[in-house]
Amino acid sequence: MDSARPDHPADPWPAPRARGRVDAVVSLPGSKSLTNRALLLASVAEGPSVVRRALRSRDTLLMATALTGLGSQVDTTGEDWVVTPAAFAGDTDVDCGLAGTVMRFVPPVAGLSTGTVAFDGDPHMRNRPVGQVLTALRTLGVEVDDGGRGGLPFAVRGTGTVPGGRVVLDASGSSQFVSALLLAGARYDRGVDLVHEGKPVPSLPHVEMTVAMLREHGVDVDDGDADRWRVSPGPVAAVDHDIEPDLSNAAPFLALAAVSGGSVVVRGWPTATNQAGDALRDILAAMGCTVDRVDEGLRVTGPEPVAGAHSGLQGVDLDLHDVGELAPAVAALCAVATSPSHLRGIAHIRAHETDRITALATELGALGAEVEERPDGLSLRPSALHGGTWHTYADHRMAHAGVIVGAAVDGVLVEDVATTSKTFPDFADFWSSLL
Ligand SMILES: O=C(O)C1=C[C@@H](OP(=O)(O)O)[C@@H](O)[C@H](O)C1
Ligand SMILES: C=C(OP(=O)(O)O)C(=O)O
Repeated sequence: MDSARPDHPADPWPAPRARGRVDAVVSLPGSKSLTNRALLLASVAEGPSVVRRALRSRDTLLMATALTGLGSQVDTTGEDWVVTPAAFAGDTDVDCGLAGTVMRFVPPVAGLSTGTVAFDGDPHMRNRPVGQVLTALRTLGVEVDDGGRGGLPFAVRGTGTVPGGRVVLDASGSSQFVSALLLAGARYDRGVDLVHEGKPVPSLPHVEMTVAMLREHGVDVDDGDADRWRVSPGPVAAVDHDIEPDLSNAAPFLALAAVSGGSVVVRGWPTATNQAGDALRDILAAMGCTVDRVDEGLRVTGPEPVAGAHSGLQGVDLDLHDVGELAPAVAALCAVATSPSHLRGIAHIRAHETDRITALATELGALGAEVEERPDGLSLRPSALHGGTWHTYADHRMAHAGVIVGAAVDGVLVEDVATTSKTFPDFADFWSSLL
């Protein structure tokens, strides 16, 4: 295949090596998490709205298609997507692909439809947890038929209204269980009074993002008590959203500066945000990078590479419980660092697109990394890495980790780099243009 064609990169794809410092200024596509929340809220709102600079990627097109199937009009032809809500009615199928946001966020609004909504997805999606959401929906008065599986495939049999009320669930597996019920809650007759019981909820910035966006839509949310969220019943105002660049997808680009000793600016980095990727500022600073704001956005300058090592980065000891989606990129950086690292608090990422802890330990180990897999994380020691094939397990962030290692190590071949299309259009082509 022709590696120059963005939609058909060679497979496996020779990851470009950074030879010398990489200096670049990049504009990145919009946030998946913000785009999919904006689309969903627009679909249950009182009137039409615009999602400006929406991310156009597999996950967001799956969300748009799901909402269209329920009855909304979602015009995705331009850069700004126009959503015109309508009462949800009629039977429809929803393809969740490998998008957690589609599998968790759409069933609660499907309960508002007057039809049967059948959900399925990619083969691996059947292993990703959603049972807590389905059980909670039953408690709130929604009929769900999952054949006792507790996961995909399942069907929501909507009656047009949902009683709502109090529900207790264990969201230690994914913050998306909480976000899912909050996003729909205002449209339930009694709203939602949600209590989490169990080990701590991961990825809390994503719940804060949900609460902030609901409030922007005029929804009353009480999050004053730990592990409890109350959404009052009421209308969801139509609001236009400007989608911020995806800061988690900034990780590989900032990593280029970090490993090469160069300087990368990400344009339009917000000064205040709920995106998990904002934590990269502190993480990269802890690894020895200089992080500052410049007129165009956020600039990261990597430390001078150390002779005989893969970079000049320092190892880190980090709890990534709140920002688990950054773990693959951070682990890749730790693998090329000059001192040991410990990444902790991320047991839940075993239920992401793949078991990311095992996948990272396997792939880094295969390239010569001294890596230890632990139940909730990874430990890495500096080692001489070599080339080889990096498997991605249909996981966009495993592909990002592979290209980061490939920027610092000769001969890394990334298998199925096209899996990055989940959240980033034409990633391989864009990446190559910087190296
Ligand atoms: O709500 C969201 O948009 C997300 C929440 C997080 O999920 P988990 O809580 O399952 O980690 C995050 O990792 C995922 O990429 C996106
Ligand atoms: C966990 C992730 O995705 P999802 O929204 O499918 O859960 C991710 O993007 O890292």
